[in-house]
Amino acid sequence: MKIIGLTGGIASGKSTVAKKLAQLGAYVIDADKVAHMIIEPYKPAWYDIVEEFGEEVLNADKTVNRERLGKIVFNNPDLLQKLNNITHPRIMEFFKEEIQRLKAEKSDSVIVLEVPLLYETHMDRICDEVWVVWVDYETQIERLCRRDKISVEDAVKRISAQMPLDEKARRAKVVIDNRHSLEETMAKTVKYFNEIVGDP
Ligand SMILES: CC(C)(COP(=O)(O)OP(=O)(O)OC[C@H]1O[C@@H](n2cnc3c(N)ncnc32)[C@H](O)[C@@H]1O)[C@@H](O)C(=O)NCCC(=O)NCCS
Ligand SMILES: Nc1ncnc2c1ncn2[C@@H]1O[C@H](COP(=O)(O)OP(=O)(O)OP(=O)(O)O)[C@@H](O)[C@H]1O
Repeated sequence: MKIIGLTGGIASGKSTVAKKLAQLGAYVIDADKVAHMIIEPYKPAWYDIVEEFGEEVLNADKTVNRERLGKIVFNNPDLLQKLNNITHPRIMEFFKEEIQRLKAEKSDSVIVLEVPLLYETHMDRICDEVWVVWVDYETQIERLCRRDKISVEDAVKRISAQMPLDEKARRAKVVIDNRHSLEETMAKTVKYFNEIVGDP
C-alpha cells in the first residue's frame, strides 16, 4: 500500500488530478469532503462552531452556511485559526482511522490523500510521497475567480491563507504543472501514476 499526499494551492487543480487518479484505480480521500462531513449538524465540531461563531453561520435547516463562514474567516486570520483548531484535529483523526482500516484490509491500492493544507497540517509525514499540482499565480487567480465567482480581492485573501504554492512545489517529490491543457495534465498524471504503480 502506497500513500500519495496530493496537494497544491486553492484552485490549482487537485480535484481535477484526483478524479483522474480515481479512474486509474487509486483510492482517494478528499479532505474538503471530510471537512464538510465533520461539521454536519449536531456533530462535535458543529457544536464548537456554533459556540464560536454563533447561530448566524447556520442555515434554516441547521447546516453550516459555508459561504457565510468562509467570508468571515478568510477576512480574519484569528478567526480562521479558531476554525482550524476546531476542524483540523477531527479531519486528521478521520484520515488516521481510514488509513488504519485500509492497512488492516491489506489493501494493495494506491491511497491518495487530497489535502489542500497537507504541509500546513504536517500530514505529509504520513505519506510515502507528496505530489503538488502547480500553476502560476495569475492562472490561479483567474481560475479561482471564474470557478467560485469571487472578486480578485477575495481570491487573493484565500490564496494568502495558505503556504505559498511555490514553496509547496519546492518540497514535493512530484510537481504536476497544470498551466496548460487538461489533456496535458491528464497525460502527466497517468505517467506519474504508472511510475508509482510500477515501483516496488
Ligand atoms: C471555510 C469553509 C467553511 C468554506 O467552505 P467552502 O465550501 O466555501 O469551501 P471548501 O471547503 O470547498 O474549500 C475550498 C478551498 O478553500 C481552501 N481552504 C479551505 N479551508 C481552508 C483553511 N482553513 N485555510 C486555508 N485554505 C482553506 C482549500 O484550498 C479548499 O480546497 C471550509 O473550507 C472549512 O470549514 N474550512 C476549514 C477546514 C479546512 O481546513 N479545510 C481544508 C481541508 S484541510
Ligand atoms: N488545465 C486546466 N485548464 C483549464 N481549467 C482548468 C485546468 N485544470 C483545472 N481547471 C479548472 O480550474 C478550476 C480549479 O480546479 P480544481 O477544482 O481541480 O482545483 P482544486 O485545487 O481542487 O481547488 P480547491 O483547492 O478549491 O479544492 C476548476 O474550475 C477546473 O475546472
